[in-house]
Amino acid sequence: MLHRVLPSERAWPLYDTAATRAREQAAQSELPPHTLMERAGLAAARLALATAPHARVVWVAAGGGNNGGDGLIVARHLAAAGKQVSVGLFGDPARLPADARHAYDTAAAAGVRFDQALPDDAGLIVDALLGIGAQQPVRAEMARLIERINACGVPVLALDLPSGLPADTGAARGRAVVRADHTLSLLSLKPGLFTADGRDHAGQVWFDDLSVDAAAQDATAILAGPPRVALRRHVQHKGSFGDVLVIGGAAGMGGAAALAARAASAAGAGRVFLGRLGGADRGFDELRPELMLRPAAELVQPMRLARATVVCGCGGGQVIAEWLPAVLAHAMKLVLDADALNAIAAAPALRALLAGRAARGLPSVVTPHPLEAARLLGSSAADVQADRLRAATRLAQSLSVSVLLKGSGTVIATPGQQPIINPTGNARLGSAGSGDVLAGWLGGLWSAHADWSATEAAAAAAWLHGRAAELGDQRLPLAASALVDALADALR
Ligand SMILES: NC(=O)C1=CN([C@@H]2O[C@H](COP(=O)(O)OP(=O)(O)OC[C@H]3O[C@@H](n4cnc5c(N)ncnc54)[C@H](O)[C@@H]3O)[C@@H](O)[C@H]2O)[C@@H](O)CC1
Ligand SMILES: Nc1ncnc2c1ncn2[C@@H]1O[C@H](COP(=O)(O)OP(=O)(O)O)[C@@H](O)[C@H]1O
Ligand SMILES: [K+]
Repeated sequence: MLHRVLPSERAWPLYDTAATRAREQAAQSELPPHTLMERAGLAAARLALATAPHARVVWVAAGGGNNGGDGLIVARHLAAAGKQVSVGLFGDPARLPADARHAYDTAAAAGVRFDQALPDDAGLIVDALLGIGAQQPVRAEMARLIERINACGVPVLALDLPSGLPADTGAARGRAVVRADHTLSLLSLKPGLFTADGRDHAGQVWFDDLSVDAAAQDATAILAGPPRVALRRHVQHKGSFGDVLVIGGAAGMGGAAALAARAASAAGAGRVFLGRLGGADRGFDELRPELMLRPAAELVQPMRLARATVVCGCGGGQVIAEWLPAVLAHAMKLVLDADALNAIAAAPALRALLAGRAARGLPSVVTPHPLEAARLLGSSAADVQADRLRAATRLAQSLSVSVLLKGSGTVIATPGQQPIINPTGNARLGSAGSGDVLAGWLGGLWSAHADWSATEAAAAAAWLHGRAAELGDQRLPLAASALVDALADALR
């Protein structure tokens, strides 16, 4: 059955190349020969007709593997539906794998035309060059072909993956990768469609399971769905939704902590205290007078920390390092962002304190962007981006915390659990302060939902934060302060 995957309405299991191949083999062994590929080709032909109904001339770019086989079946169906179809076969017919060879024979027998030239009047290109078989950067000749497809301006429907996109990581890293308008993922959804460069290359993502049931426990990762945000019960009161303490905002960076505090309040924390490091605070926030401004020293007290969800580090500067030992030792639930992460990366003693929290039953979430994650991992931002799932998972294990690795396709990893990829959000969030809002928002949600684990809180926060950016005028950037208001809309 065909599903539209985005905008996100439910969770989906994701399978990397190895897990997909295992499922494919299991299914193949129970089905008559060529069945899966026939199902794949038919599903793709139907989607082509639905998404490009007016395209008269269709060019199928087919590679020399089974992805090309899918394309050959699409060509046969579209020709039968009255389209003017030609197939550019970029592979030796004599060396096609068995399923693709069968697809070639049936397409040829049905009179499908073969021509490597892209027709001038093509109204649709079906990209069937490479699927999960492309583990290396594509060879030069195919790279040129991909560049031509990307430059020609004709709508592209990619089969299984945009050709050249690494299925497991979505990291294009300068590779030639097809930029599709639509991608139909077959048999399984692959993580690479949803993180790193995946979103920009996949376009609208569709999924057909080819009528093969999935075992979610075998999944490589989970694509998050909307969180279950409970309605408040009548007997609940501000004490039920907990205290959030926001510690950050060194001199000149007070806004970062204020954004976090406002977001924590918007997320539903019972009370939010803002302890700025940049000076003694006793006033109030004119925009959110419900926030309580206190000198940080008043908040960073063992008894207070032990009863609160603490959001620490937004605009913290170097001075945050002085406050971290107490925060790490006592905070009941802890969200660490920005300069708190940089301080921990630079100080093994702080790192040990953080890593020791789990054994004391104190949950923590760290919310690094790729460079902050790299500092904690002792690697580079490019290395983190090359395999975001792996980087987040490694960091979670090494610190015994939940990691929320920011960026397109935010990854949430917790030791011993399947990693989660967040499908919401877009580059409207690429503006200063949206990370501070996320940290505060996460703290506020986690405080208000006493029964949520760190993973649940992080996944819910990322999903809603991204959804907020999907609401409203998509041409306009979203300023962090406007994001706080948009988050309340996303909750509805
Ligand atoms: N066998 C089946 O029944 C099914 C197969 N499916 C399709 O089969 C695909 C996997 O097929 P394959 O395993 O044959 O792999 P692919 O077709 O994805 O890739 C293999 C082909 O790409 C070429 N190639 C590999 N690396 C390259 C590189 N770096 N530069 C240039 N060319 C390169 C190989 O020479 C070979 O021709 C899936 O992605 C999916 O589209 C689906 O239809 C599901 C069912
Ligand atoms: N292109 C994008 N797609 C999805 N989310 C994005 C994109 N750009 C930024 N974001 C999100 O915006 C936030 C930015 O956080 P961060 O990098 O810490 O910024 P800052 O420090 O300015 O607050 C993160 O939640 C990140 O995932
Ligand atoms: K493809």
